[in-house]
Amino acid sequence: KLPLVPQEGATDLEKQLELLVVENQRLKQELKSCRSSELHSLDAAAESCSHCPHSQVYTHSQVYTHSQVYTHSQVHTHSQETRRRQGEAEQKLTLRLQECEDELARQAATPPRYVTHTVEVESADSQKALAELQTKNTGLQEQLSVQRQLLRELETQLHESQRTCAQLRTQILVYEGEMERAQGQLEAEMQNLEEEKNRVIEEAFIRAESEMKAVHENLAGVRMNLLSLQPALRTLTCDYNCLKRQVQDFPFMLDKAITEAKQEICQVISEVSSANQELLRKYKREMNLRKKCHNELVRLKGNIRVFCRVRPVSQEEQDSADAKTMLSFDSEDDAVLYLSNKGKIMTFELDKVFSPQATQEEVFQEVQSLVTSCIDGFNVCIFAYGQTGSGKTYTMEGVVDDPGINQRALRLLFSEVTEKAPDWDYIITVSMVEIYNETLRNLLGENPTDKLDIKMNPDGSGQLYVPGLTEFTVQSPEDINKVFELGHMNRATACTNLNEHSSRSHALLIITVSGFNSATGNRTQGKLNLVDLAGSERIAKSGAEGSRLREAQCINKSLSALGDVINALRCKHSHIPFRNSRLTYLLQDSLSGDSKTLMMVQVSPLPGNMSESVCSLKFAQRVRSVELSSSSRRHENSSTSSSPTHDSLDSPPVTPVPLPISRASSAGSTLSSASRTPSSSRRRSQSQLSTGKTHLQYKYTQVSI
Ligand SMILES: Nc1ncnc2c1ncn2[C@@H]1O[C@H](COP(=O)(O)OP(=O)(O)OP(=O)(O)O)[C@@H](O)[C@H]1O
Repeated sequence: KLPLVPQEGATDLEKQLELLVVENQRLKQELKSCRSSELHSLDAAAESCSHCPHSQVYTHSQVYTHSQVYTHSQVHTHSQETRRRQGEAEQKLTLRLQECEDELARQAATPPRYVTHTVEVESADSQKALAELQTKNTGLQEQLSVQRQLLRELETQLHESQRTCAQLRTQILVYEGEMERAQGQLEAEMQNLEEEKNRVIEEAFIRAESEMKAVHENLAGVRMNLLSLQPALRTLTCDYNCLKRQVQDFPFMLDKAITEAKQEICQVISEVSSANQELLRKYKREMNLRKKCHNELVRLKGNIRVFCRVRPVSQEEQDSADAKTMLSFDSEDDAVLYLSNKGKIMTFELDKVFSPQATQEEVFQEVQSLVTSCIDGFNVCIFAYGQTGSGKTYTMEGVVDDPGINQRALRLLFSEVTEKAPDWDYIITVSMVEIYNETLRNLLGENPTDKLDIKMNPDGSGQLYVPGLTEFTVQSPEDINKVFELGHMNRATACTNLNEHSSRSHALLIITVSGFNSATGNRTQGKLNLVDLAGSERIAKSGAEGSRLREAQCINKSLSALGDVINALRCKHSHIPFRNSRLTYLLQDSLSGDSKTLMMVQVSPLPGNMSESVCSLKFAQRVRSVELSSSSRRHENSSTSSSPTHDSLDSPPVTPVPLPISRASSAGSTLSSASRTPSSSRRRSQSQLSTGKTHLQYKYTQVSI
């Protein structure tokens, strides 16, 4: 390591330190001399005191040491004084000494400020640095040679550029010569153009002069014409004056014409009005006639009609082993259905049988006369009856692309009431309820789980009403969709499994049509009840328990009650047991009086469902047979000679093959079996019928537990 190099200021500090050391030594010296002089004076005082008889002889050290017990007054005083001063001086010096020492210690504690340069020779780092530097040096030499090479190339390029520059200069000279030549040509061209321009201007001037001359000549001709037109102008002025006079007279003439026209119009209006009155009278007469005809038609068809619809075999079912159909149809008679059960062929005759191919539209065509009779103030009930999965909901509600009776009925009602406007004002209201376990629920209400009650109207009319039942007034098909959506949503929220729940509950769509005729003041009110009944299968027989058993009991009770009511109505019993179930009690006003009922019996074609299909069809046939024996078909019935027994229904027909049927050709498709000539098949079927009571009792067995 190299010797230290003092920093700037370090010398001053050393000097100060030296001064302090000197001062310290001086002070120590002073203290020492002070002490010795004091001791000396004390020794002198002791010497003088030794002559005193009362004094003792003290050495100066003794005096110094035992000065406190010094008895002589002078020595004592002097000694005390000297001690005091000595003490003060000592104190001062001690303080100063202390300060010096502190300063020395502080200076010693302050680290010296030096810069250290370390030079290491032939260490590994130095070797490495040397190698790096050599490498760098080599690189720089290479760079230098490259730069030299570059320089040579640049020099070559410079020579090249100088040569090119010389060539370009030569070319510039050539171009300048060419430019001068072109300039000369341009000037010559300009000269030519100038001459051409002057020539053209001259020609144009000559042409303009000749045209001007022609115009002047024309002007002279026009002037001549003007002179000849003046007499015509005079004639026109004369005509104008004449017209002006006529215009002045026009208001008077117009008033006169208007008065005459008014008189004529009034006369025509009075004629039209009387014709209108006549037409209105005729219209009313026709409407009454139409209503009568319609009612007659419905009456002829029977107040209770029974249709059957066979659902198609679904895609999944087609793949199964149980896919073959046990039902067949009569190609001649659309009211007959054959069922092959355990090797026997059973024949069922109803008002109409729809095959699996029947469309929703075709089904609706058959029920639409019932729907429209509700506009005329009739109460109508359409029930879909059958086992679970037989197609009740499909027939009543349908699917989105192909709606069922519910939507089609509402749409038809809309179009009919629109046609009757403006004479008739109609209000269509809709309610939706569900009957589950004999409990009535309001499907359009805010709280669908609330139970509703059926009560007698307090106005004394004897009518029933349901307090709290929501009624929506619908004015367009869109409203219908909203109502259905709400009803469906509420039905779904009130249960855990909608499919199962819908099978076990009755769903009712109640449509009320109220009409007012502003011309006649007539009022009508009809009600259309569209009912999707709960599944009719005999669950209880399969050993259902708990809630399923209660459901089955409730379904059984309400379907039995419905059968009882229909039976009592057709037999014109004095007591109709409406109160036996919520369903019949709610529909009381729509099942009694002039009301019309359609039972759509749904059946499945599969062998697995055959026993349920047989039960449903037997029920359907008995309902219809009651109708035939007690209503408009009495005459038809009276012509049947036999009084069939219950057993005859289960026995196969004598001839399983459909017999030829003669049909009333003019009856049209809407006229049902009542208007047809009884066919042999009908006679055969009717011969199997018995009175409704017995059969409905049989039907109770069918659904009872
Ligand atoms: N005529 C038909 N054409 C096409 N599909 C049908 C027809 N009838 C029924 N279906 C179909 O058969 C199935 C069962 O029908 P649906 O639900 O209407 O029976 P359901 O008797 O109402 O049953 P549930 O008593 O359980 O309500 C559905 O998938 C339905 O789409």
